[in-house]
Amino acid sequence: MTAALNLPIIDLSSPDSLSSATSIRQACIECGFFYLVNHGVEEELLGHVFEESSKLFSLPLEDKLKLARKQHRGYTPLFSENLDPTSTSKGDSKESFYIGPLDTRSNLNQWPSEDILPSWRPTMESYYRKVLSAGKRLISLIALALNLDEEFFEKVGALNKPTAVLRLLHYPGQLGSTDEEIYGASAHSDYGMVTLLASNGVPGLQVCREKSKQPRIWEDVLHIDGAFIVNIGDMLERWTNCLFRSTLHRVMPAGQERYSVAFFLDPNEDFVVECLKSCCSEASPPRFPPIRSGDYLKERFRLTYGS
Ligand SMILES: O=C(O)CCC(=O)C(=O)O
Ligand SMILES: [Fe+2]
Repeated sequence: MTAALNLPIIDLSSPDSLSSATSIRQACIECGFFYLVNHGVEEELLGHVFEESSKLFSLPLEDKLKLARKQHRGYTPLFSENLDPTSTSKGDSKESFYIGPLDTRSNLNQWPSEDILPSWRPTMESYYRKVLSAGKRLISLIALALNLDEEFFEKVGALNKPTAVLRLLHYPGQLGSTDEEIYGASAHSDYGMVTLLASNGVPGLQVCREKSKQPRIWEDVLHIDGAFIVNIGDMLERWTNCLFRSTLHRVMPAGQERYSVAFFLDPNEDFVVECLKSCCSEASPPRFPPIRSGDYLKERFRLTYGS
């Protein structure tokens, strides 16, 4: 049996920012995962996101493929991704849909036809804006947690035009019989800064706190109604000189249909990520050279998708 992980719960609306920052610091040093409550994204809106998501994934495959992923926006079919290059599985048993920044200048997003799904786009846009605003507030607490000015990431311009991506995920309940080990999402760590994850409550998410120890020990991350599960990505791990941890996680099939929605909040493409002053010293010099955020992410996607 897998044990459940006891993660701290951070209240985004708490007036005591310093105490929240202290809890975030501890959570990010120890595990890289925590729950976030009172984040300002209404449960009703989240309910609509899952309804609309389910409508999209229920469309015939040929309709979904008309929106196939281009420039990291749109639909990815079942088994098209294998997040764990060491695994021999035929790919992850999930389909997904990516929505990138909503600004009209780039205009790369793909939307299902209004005739078929009239409420889809307004629902996703509204969710995107709300979770982005929660994410920015969270990042100011993360700055405090790193002994930086609350507005540090804003002031250095890291989030002027954030590369924020909403990813709808659908894990089918029934997989059919197979001898192969099938994952919903195989073991990986997220690439960027922070991820805010919500699900429809069907279990499956697991975390491995010690990625270098064998055999790997996996612990369940339980669902809490109304809470986001937040985790640190590899770019923030690098930015903090490995003070904050980007932790390995995966989704195991639970025999029930699982829907989730991940919001990946990353800096502007042009922002150069280099070791934060508060995270290095003579005794602990920077472990990584500076890198443009866009270049870092592009390389990670190339390794996952080949493009
Ligand atoms: O669906 C989930 O619960 C997790 C998804 C995930 O880890 C990811 O998309 O990076
Ligand atoms: Fe992930």
